[in-house]
Amino acid sequence: MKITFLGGGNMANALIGGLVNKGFAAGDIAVVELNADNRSKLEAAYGVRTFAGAEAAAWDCDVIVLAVKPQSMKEAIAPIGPHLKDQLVVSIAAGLNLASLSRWLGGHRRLVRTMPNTPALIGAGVTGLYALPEVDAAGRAAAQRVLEAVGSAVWFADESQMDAVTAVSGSGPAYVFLFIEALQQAGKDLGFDDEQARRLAIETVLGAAQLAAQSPDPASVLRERVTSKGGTTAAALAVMETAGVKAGIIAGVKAAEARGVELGQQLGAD
Ligand SMILES: NC(=O)C1=CN([C@@H]2O[C@H](COP(=O)(O)OP(=O)(O)OC[C@H]3O[C@@H](n4cnc5c(N)ncnc54)[C@H](O)[C@@H]3O)[C@@H](O)[C@H]2O)C=CC1
Ligand SMILES: O=C(O)[C@@H]1CCC=N1
Repeated sequence: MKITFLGGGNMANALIGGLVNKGFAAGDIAVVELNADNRSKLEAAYGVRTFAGAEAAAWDCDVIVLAVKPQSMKEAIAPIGPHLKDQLVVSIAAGLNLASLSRWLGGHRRLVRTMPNTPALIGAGVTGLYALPEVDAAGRAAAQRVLEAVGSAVWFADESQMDAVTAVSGSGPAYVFLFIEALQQAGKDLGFDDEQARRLAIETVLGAAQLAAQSPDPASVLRERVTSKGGTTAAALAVMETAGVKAGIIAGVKAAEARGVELGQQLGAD
């Protein structure tokens, strides 16, 4: 399988690093990247071939991964159209729907829309995937192989669910980082130094996430087990409930989903 990435920024770096670490041949990976520094870094780090422009040779591949910003996509993919045969095109762009991509690619239908997240940078990502009905089992397996190089993969049957995936897991790391920031800040307010506050906050989140992943019990039961009647956790949770922490998180995720839908409409309007 030969893969060409359009765009060699953060997310492409994570995917390429993951593929090479898993034994995928660097010689079978090419990257079209405008920025010369990014090209040099990719060549030095992974030994992949790079192209400064979208010349014909770049598209001699089985899978094209679209990894430029959603706002740059229409312009960036314009040169691919004449070189498209039966390549599988896998987009990682937020908000951009496949109807727009297909239109911009001259009606191409071997398209997969995916939404990874930034823990992909350390191989701990989770990606949601949706394929058009025209993509066969081999095409789905190829897309899954690329995204599984940086974590786990979850398929969805309806493209409209991808905006919810973006809201939950695509943007999700930001919510967790915000929680870490707050826990750290509270630790400092209570007298810890930076390093003490950082270690206690991060290792608590890591440990709790691992416990939730390994336990057969739901998060609500694990929470109840920490919470002694009349104790310290109950005092904290009562204040957080009054402050609307849980409701705020749920409302925030729904706002992210709505923004995804809106972005898709705006991007597709061109
Ligand atoms: N940052 C995040 O949390 C997530 C981002 N994404 C998606 O991943 C995609 C890439 O995001 P990042 O890697 O964070 O962006 P980035 O800005 O690091 O990388 C984009 C790269 O594309 C290059 N580029 C721009 N126009 C080009 C063109 N016409 N031809 C070739 N190269 C071109 C830029 O030089 C840059 O290196 C975006 O569509 C984003 O929505 C998906 C999931 C999570
Ligand atoms: O904030 C954004 O729009 C992108 C999508 C998921 C993560 N970052």
